Amino acid sequence: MGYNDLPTSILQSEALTKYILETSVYPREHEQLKEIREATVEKYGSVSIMSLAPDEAQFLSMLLKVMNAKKTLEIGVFTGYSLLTTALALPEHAKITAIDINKEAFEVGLPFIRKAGMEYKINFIESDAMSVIKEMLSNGEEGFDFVFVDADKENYIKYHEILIQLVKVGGIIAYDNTLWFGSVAFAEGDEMSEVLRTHRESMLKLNSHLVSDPRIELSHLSIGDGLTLCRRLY
Ligand SMILES: C[S@@+](CC[C@H](N)C(=O)[O-])C[C@H]1O[C@@H](n2cnc3c(N)ncnc32)[C@H](O)[C@@H]1O
Repeated sequence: MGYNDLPTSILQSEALTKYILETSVYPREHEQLKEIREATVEKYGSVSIMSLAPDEAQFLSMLLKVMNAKKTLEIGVFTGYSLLTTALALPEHAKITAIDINKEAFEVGLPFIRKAGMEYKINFIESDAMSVIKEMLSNGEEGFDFVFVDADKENYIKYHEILIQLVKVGGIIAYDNTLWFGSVAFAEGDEMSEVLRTHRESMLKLNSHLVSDPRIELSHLSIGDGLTLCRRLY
């Protein structure tokens, strides 16, 4: 069992996912987001489920605007669906630092980011995210309004300890895939593929860690593949 066998949504009904996307999301989707989505499917096939879910993107776009976010950080870019979503939502002089260990997938989406006129807001760093954020911390960087984490699931707890210092008080760290295809609610003995079981473990640990962290206010949303918003309190 690989990515081909994973469900496309945590919703019980594929028809309901389709309904939400076709009724409320795709008719409003920015042309270049649609183009990134299509180019991703063409290039990566079933692995394209790695991209941010379009309904979740619609939600994040509104959240970023309501927050009036101007300085954001993204860990895990892939072909840039979440990155372009963020860039389109932020005001003119905003800046996004985007980190991915692999530039190849980013280059698939880059022509569409350029076409949308959003490249100027983005500082893409090809690197392992941990070393970059550790360096940011030691350089005294801080004050991020919003951080989106969608990369190596097994390191989210370690990221959290650094990101909580990089995000401003009142700012939000958002962790993606925190319901991991619904597997967080499976029983330990249930039959599961390796990819499901490994990241399920990481997500169970992360969810327990976050709920007991007094430095944040928490909201665990059943959108996309599960999204946890952590607002820094102090
Ligand atoms: C699920 S995809 C991100 C999807 C993306 N947010 C989107 O909307 O298309 C995960 C990405 O994390 C990147 N990644 C994995 N481990 C990483 C690490 N240690 N540092 C930086 N990026 C990493 C992968 O290269 C991959 O592009």
